[in-house]
Parts: sequence; structure tokens; C-alpha cells
Amino acid sequence: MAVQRTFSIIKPDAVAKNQIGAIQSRFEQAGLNIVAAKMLQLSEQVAAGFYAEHKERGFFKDLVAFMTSGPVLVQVLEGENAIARNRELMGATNPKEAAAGTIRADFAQSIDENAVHGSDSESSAAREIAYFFSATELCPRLR
Ligand SMILES: Nc1ncnc2c1ncn2[C@@H]1O[C@H](COP(=O)(O)OP(=O)(O)OP(=O)(O)O)[C@@H](O)[C@H]1O
Repeated sequence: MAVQRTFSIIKPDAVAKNQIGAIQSRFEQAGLNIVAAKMLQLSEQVAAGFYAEHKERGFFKDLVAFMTSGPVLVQVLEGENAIARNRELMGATNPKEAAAGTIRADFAQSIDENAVHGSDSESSAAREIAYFFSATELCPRLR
């Protein structure tokens, strides 16, 4: 499997609990290098645009309210098989169903406040990276 890039968000619940460093350590220990990162306060428009695929879902309003409730850390992670590796590290969407040792099992409280986001496919990763990072903010391969 080739080196890939994926998009990650450390969500407001984990930022508020000072879990950024602990979560980033999980990425680094798994061979995912952080190649871009910035702390943002999302506007309603930006959060709704990011989660547009869920617009018709009952939880959409609560999701946007949560994602705008405090700062988030948006990141680009790079490594072998980065998209699947990050999804494995994150664990299931609902922390109650997340495997032991995953980020959501260890840091998340509920399906609404679940600590992290990670792209689920190459096309999502490309779209999500471009949504938050301009070409000039992205360095070429680090290693
Ligand atoms: N049934 C639900 N009830 C409440 N919130 C939900 C539900 N399903 C999803 N969500 C919220 O919407 C987010 C996006 O849902 P999605 O199905 O894309 O999950 P995911 O890919 O595991 O999570 P993310 O996109 O944040 O990485 C979830 O992370 C969760 O916070």
C-alpha cells in the first residue's frame, strides 16, 4: 500500500479536555506523520458545509452545534495506508462500540461527542483536505 494522506479533526470535546497531545501521540506511534495542522473555531456555515452529506439526518443540527461549540484542530496525516490506519486508530463512531485501545474508546463520551473525525475514503480525504487547507499550506512529502 502506498503512502497516503488523510484528513483528521480533533473535535471540541477532546480539545476542551486537553487531549490533543495524547491523541496526536496515537497518530505518531502508529506511523502517521502530522504534515499540516491548525486550530480553528468553525462557523455554522463551515461546519454545515463539511457535514453536508448528513444534511437530511435527524442529528445534523446537533452535530453542527457541537462542531461549532469550541475550537477544533484540523490536521493532515501522512503515512502508509493512512486512511484505513486512522479509521482503525479512531474506533467505531459510537464510543460504546469502539474496540478497546482505540481513540474513541479511550477519549470519547458519546456518539455525539466522539473526539475525532477521520476521512473514510481517498475521495473524502482529497475533498476534506482541500476544504480546510490551501495548496500553499501543504508541504510536499516530509519523509
Ligand atoms: N446516529 C447518530 N446520532 C448522533 N450523532 C451521530 C449519529 N451518527 C453519526 N453521528 C455524528 O455525526 C458524525 C459523522 O457521522 P459519520 O457517519 O460520518 O461517522 P464517522 O465517519 O465515524 O465520523 P466522522 O465523520 O466524524 O469521522 C459522527 O462522528 C457523529 O458525531
